[in-house]
Amino acid sequence: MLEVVNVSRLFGQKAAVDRISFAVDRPAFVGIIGRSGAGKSTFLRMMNRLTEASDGEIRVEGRNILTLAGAEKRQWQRQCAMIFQQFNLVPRMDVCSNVLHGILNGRSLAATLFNLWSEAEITRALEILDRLGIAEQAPKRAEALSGGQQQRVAIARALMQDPKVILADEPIASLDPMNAQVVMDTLRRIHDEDGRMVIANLHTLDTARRYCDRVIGMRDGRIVFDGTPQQLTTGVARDIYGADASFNESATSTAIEQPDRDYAETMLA
Ligand SMILES: Nc1ncnc2c1ncn2[C@@H]1O[C@H](COP(=O)(O)OP(=O)(O)OP(=O)(O)O)[C@@H](O)[C@H]1O
Repeated sequence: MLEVVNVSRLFGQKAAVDRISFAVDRPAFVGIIGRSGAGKSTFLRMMNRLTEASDGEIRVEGRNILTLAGAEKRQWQRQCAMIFQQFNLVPRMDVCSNVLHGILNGRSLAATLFNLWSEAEITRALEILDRLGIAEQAPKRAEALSGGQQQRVAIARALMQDPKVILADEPIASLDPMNAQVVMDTLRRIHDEDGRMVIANLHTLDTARRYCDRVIGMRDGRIVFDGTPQQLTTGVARDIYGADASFNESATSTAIEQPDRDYAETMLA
């Protein structure tokens, strides 16, 4: 379904992504992990053509999506929706309109300028919000919602595009552990129920192990691990993160930490 062949992206002399190759033969839930600057975001942005690749091919069902132009490129961008760490909603706009913005890319200029949505489109947006458990938030301004709710609105906006692939760039990095779990559960459910491929950049190992079918580890623009969550041992993780023997997994965990009682007592005294 997806073949990435020798894909690179240079910024000046520096290769942010350096000749990476991998193939996925079914719409799997793929996690990409690695320390900051490893090239994870650059890869996702090349997938949906927000950033141009310097070299290589990304074939989706046999077609190299890196060479698409004009209407074909826009059509591909509709098929691979993106979700960002900071949600990228329009804060002062209501939730339902934010979701409808998922289909802006495929509409006429007049329809866009005058915010003309058909009844069928509005019904679909509300159905998607209902599916994600946030239908009652539809008339509220996006900025009035919690981070976890805002990220679910962003997922609803992505679903409005009816994408084949969802690209999630650090989708839970701004969320507390409970909201992070709700958002990851939502992405996994969409994958399981709809058969949409998900590729998520993740910064926590436990999340990658728990939700992904396949994990790709990047370091300095290269792929240094490609395997199952079970194969992602502490030793492998240490290698991906370029850490020494003192590497502590909890530093890359979303688990809710027990407060330090002595510290708490000192603060309360
Ligand atoms: N537009 C740009 N211009 C110059 N350098 C860039 C640009 N975008 C990314 N880079 C560089 O490319 C490298 C990879 O960045 P990228 O954001 O893809 O890493 P990442 O693994 O997603 O890290 P993070 O988790 O911090 O976003 C970094 O060294 C970064 O500074």
